[in-house]
Amino acid sequence: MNALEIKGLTKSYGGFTLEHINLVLPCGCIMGLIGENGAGKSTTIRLILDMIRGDSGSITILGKDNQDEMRATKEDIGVVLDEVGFPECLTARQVHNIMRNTYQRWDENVYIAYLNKLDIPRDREFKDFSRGMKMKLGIAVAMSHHPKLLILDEATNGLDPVVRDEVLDMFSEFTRDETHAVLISSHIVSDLEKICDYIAFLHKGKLLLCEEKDVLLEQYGILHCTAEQLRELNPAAIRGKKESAYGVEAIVQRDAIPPGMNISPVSIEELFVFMAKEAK
Ligand SMILES: Nc1ncnc2c1ncn2[C@@H]1O[C@H](COP(=O)(O)OP(=O)(O)OP(=O)(O)O)[C@@H](O)[C@H]1O
Repeated sequence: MNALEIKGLTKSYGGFTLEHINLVLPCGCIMGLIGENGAGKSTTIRLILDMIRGDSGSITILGKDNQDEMRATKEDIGVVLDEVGFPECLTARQVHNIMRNTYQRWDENVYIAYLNKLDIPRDREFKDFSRGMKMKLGIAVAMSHHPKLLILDEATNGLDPVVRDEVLDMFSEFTRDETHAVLISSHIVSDLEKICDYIAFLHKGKLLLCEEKDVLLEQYGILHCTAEQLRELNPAAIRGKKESAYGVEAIVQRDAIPPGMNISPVSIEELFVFMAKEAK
């Protein structure tokens, strides 16, 4: 079963269009959504959550249309948006009292375990939380009602490296259950490279690619050559390039490059930066 299916999704604002997005996130997997500022990541997430309406296309969450059946689907989704907002005067303990009346499957024991694991104070008011503490509370709440799909928009923002590592492990652990899945957007591409099975690149409202991470890392490499050598290659094999006084670095499709040329492995971050620059 697919956790998420997006078909032909389009949404226009004044000067921006999210254009005909198609993607599929299978259960048991984590998909990382990467894109520069203003690429359309949050817009995509808001459309998935039916917080805004698209101009055309369809979104299916765990087999259900996101507009017709969102009420029922909400129980199955854990959400953390870039700004975690709880009433200022509430403590983590009081948040529990609200959430147990909000979610049918709210699990106090799971919530307390996350409060302990993430070192979240129980009796301090939300207004006195640091940004990182707010994110941690948001994550604990999102994961404590036995969701099947986690949707995380910049949810690791503001977390220190140690906590981030711990939280990423929690997301990986979550998808060990083959009925679970995670969609996560982040500017910390190395985090996504660490945990994601699929990578989706958004650039200026267009989906440049959506592919299994391992396939991308296997398929592409960085070619080190001269400008003349690059000109002799099939242009379709070149996904981006950077020239310097020392020569050219180009992201290439490995299988379209003659043997013997100098190709080194590429990271997901390099792949995105090169491709985004090429697609200007
Ligand atoms: N309510 C709105 N009205 C008009 N334009 C909007 C609205 N919401 C978003 N946009 C525009 O849509 C574009 C995409 O914004 P979005 O927030 O989806 O980007 P993003 O990829 O999440 O960026 P960032 O990484 O900076 O958070 C931007 O140009 C933004 O100005």
